[in-house]
This record gives sequence, structure tokens and C-alpha cells, in this order.
Amino acid sequence: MSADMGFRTAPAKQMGLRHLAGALSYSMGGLRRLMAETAFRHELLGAVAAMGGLALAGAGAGALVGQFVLLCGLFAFEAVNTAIELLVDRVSPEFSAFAQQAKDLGSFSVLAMIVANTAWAGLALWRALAG
Ligand SMILES: Nc1ncnc2c1ncn2[C@@H]1O[C@H](COP(=O)(O)OP(=O)(O)OP(=O)(O)O)[C@@H](O)[C@H]1O
Repeated sequence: MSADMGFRTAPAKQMGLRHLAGALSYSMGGLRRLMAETAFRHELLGAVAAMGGLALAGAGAGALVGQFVLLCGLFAFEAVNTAIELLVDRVSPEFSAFAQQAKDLGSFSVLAMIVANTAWAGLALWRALAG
């Protein structure tokens, strides 16, 4: 059986700090998988531009933290959307209304976060430059 097919045995359950270290390591695996997505790499570039632009414009700590939190939300939604796409492609490789709706809903969740990030960045930049 191949590891690529997802047939590996699940690791044994850990407790305490080992559980925390395991969870961190699984999350880093998710991040590595997310880096393979073009959309996520574009969002990372946008994140650097937004945080860098706000810092250069002299935005306050509140504006920077707000942007950071919204960017974390965007990355989280992108990760969940990618997971949905993987599951849908596995469950319904053929055309189906279920697959289309599931993917389009995931896609909309990412779009909503992009709009929220853009609105925050625009307002914070305007306030920093005007004030
Ligand atoms: N199995 C399917 N059945 C029906 N519609 C699908 C199916 N797979 C994808 N679609 C639809 O086709 C469109 C494009 O989907 P696709 O997954 O290719 O999006 P994408 O953003 O290009 O994906 P990727 O993240 O791979 O670049 C979407 O509207 C999606 O809902």
C-alpha cells in the first residue's frame, strides 16, 4: 500500500506535551500542503504587501494586529477550502451538483475573507496616510 493513497496506519494517540508537539507537527504538514496551492502563495504575497504597506505608512499597532488577525482567518479558510476540494475530488471525481456546490461554497468563504482583508487594509492605509 502506498503512503500517497492515504493508507498509512494512524500514529498512536499522545498525551500532554507530546500531544501538543504532535498537533504542531501535523499542522506544519498542513502548511506544507497549503504551500502547493497557487492561491495560497498569492495570498501570502498579498499578506506581505498589506503588512509591509501598513507598517511603511506608519499605521498603529491596532491596525497591524487587526490585519494580522484577518490574514490568519484568510489562511484558515484557505486551508479548510483546500481540504474540502481534496475530499470532494475523492468522493465525486465525476461531475455532480453536490461537488459543484461544496466547492463553490468553499470558494465563497475564501472570497469573503479576501474582501474583509482588503477593506481593512484600505481603511487602515487611508487612516495612516490621512492622519
Ligand atoms: N466534480 C465536480 N462536479 C461539478 N462541478 C465541479 C466539480 N469539480 C469542480 N467543479 C466546479 O468547477 C469549477 C472549477 O472548479 P475547480 O476545482 O477546478 O476550481 P479551481 O479553483 O480551478 O481549483 P484549483 O484549486 O484546483 O485551482 C467550480 O465552479 C467547481 O464548483
